[in-house]
Amino acid sequence: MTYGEKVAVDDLSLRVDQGTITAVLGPNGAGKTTTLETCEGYRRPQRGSVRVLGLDPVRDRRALLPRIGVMLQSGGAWSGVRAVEMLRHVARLHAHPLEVDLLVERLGLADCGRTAYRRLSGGQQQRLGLAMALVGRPELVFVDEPTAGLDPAVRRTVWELLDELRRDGVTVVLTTHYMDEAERLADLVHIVDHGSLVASGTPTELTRSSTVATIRLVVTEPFPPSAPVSLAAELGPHTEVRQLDAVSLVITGPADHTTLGTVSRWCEANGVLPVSLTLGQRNLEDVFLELTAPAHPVATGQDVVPEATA
Ligand SMILES: Nc1ncnc2c1ncn2[C@@H]1O[C@H](COP(=O)(O)OP(=O)(O)OP(=O)(O)O)[C@@H](O)[C@H]1O
Repeated sequence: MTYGEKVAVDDLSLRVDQGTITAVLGPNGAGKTTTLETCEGYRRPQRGSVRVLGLDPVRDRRALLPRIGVMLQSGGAWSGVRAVEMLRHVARLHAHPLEVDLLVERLGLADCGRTAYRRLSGGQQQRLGLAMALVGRPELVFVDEPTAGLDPAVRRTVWELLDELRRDGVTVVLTTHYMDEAERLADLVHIVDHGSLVASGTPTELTRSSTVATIRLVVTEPFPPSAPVSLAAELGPHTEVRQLDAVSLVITGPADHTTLGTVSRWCEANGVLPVSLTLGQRNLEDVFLELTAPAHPVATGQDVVPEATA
């Protein structure tokens, strides 16, 4: 898919199994929304083909619409319409809708049910968007960043709802920037970058590694600029050091006492006081950052530490 000269999605091939939750992950601009919109029939692919429930999303749109639910990243309702009116309207378009009042209760929309869409808070608009996607009892739902901007309690409610849908045999395709959400919910994860697929697998497959661990070091004062390179030099060639922010580093390397001991000694030698030093297996966020263009420099033990100048 291209927008003028811009290639948004290129040679992306992925499959979604019925009754599962599939997460499509990727950095901003990676092509996730374009991919979903192509599956939803809003965009016609310039090359390749898309089949959704065996149908062509553009040509067979009429047949497909009653069977799928779509939650857009934003919008989807008229600005002046009251929240519950909008939901009732969508429900009437379907043959066997869910009970609107139950859905309103479940998603905490009762208090703002009479509020015009444009006056709803961002989180309330999100919840209404999700309710509109689900009210028709779809076989397949596409949810674009379903919990972006939601408070932690509502996020959990949404997770429970998506879990229940899967238990009922509904297929869910979601995009998210929350790696914990993907790890918690998804049967299968596809990581997309620059419009192409860079990895696919279950969260366990993607994070599995018995010998490689992640050590997170958080300190009291900002690190000096040379910290990643200097620490990587101490740790040796099989280790990577990535600075996450001014006071945190992530070290990927052998899960053993030597690595931990070296980090601890480096802190002492460099006058750095740790707030926390934790060892854990790699999580999906670590894998995501490794696979997609790193926002922060990565140092390895092979990098040379610049000599200090007086
Ligand atoms: N209507 C459009 N016109 C021109 N370029 C577009 C349009 N929509 C998307 N793009 C471009 O296509 C690329 C992919 O965008 P897309 O919205 O699919 O990414 P995304 O992975 O969903 O990003 P985000 O996580 O920020 O929502 C981006 O470079 C974006 O700037």
